[in-house]
Amino acid sequence: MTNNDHSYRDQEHNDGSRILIVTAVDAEKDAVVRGLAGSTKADVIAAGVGPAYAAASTAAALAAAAAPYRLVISAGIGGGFDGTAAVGSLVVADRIIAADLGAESQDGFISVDELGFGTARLEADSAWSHRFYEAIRTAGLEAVLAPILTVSTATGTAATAAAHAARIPGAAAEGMEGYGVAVAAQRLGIPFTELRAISNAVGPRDRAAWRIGEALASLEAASAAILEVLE
Ligand SMILES: O=C(O)c1cccc(C(=O)CC[C@H]2O[C@@H](n3cnc4c(=O)[nH]cnc43)[C@H](O)[C@@H]2O)c1
Repeated sequence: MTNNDHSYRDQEHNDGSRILIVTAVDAEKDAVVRGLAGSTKADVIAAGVGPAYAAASTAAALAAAAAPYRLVISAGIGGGFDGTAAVGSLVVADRIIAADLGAESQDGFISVDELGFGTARLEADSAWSHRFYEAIRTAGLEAVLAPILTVSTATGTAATAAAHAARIPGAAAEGMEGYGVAVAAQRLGIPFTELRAISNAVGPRDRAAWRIGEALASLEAASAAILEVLE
């Protein structure tokens, strides 16, 4: 885990007007921090990869805060679904869905909702998500407002990509942290959303084709764009 000094150092000055942005790795955190250009409106932490680190680190940061955050954003690079979110574009969540949380059966996947164990589908804060989407578009960046999936195993086959797309129509992106961040925020009654900059297509694994630099540049530009909404 790579929590950022900036975040914890500044929490004592949190007067309740700040937001918490949670990335997975330092490269994503650095891109967000560059975009925010020294703004005091956000604390940024790198929580680690996957929903468990994301949830635990978010909960710890929220619990350690001197005053409640007004919003939590899960942010980072992600996979984009074919025809919905191209490499270099951005996806703002309207819903965050734990796509592989459930049970396999001979008849297919059974979600936790169907199993009766709560829900894998969380609504992102509509007002914040719309504001961020508009600000990103106004900045001239390509973006969609759509469901973002959280997976514990990054999709690596056409079959899994097709199964996810069929089960969650309109899904535009997948990452590995959004649902964990969202559950932690929801538990404390804090609004949440997710922002993904697309580095690769969801589908057959081809790590060499990931455009991480391009996605991090988009993440930086989107962070600069949303600054206007925060100030
Ligand atoms: O190698 C690097 O320089 C580097 C820089 C920034 C991020 C990374 C990662 O590998 C981060 C892993 C992170 O990325 C998300 N992600 C990206 N594409 C997908 C995908 O197709 N399916 C699921 N997750 C994806 C994920 O949230 C991971 O935390 C490397």
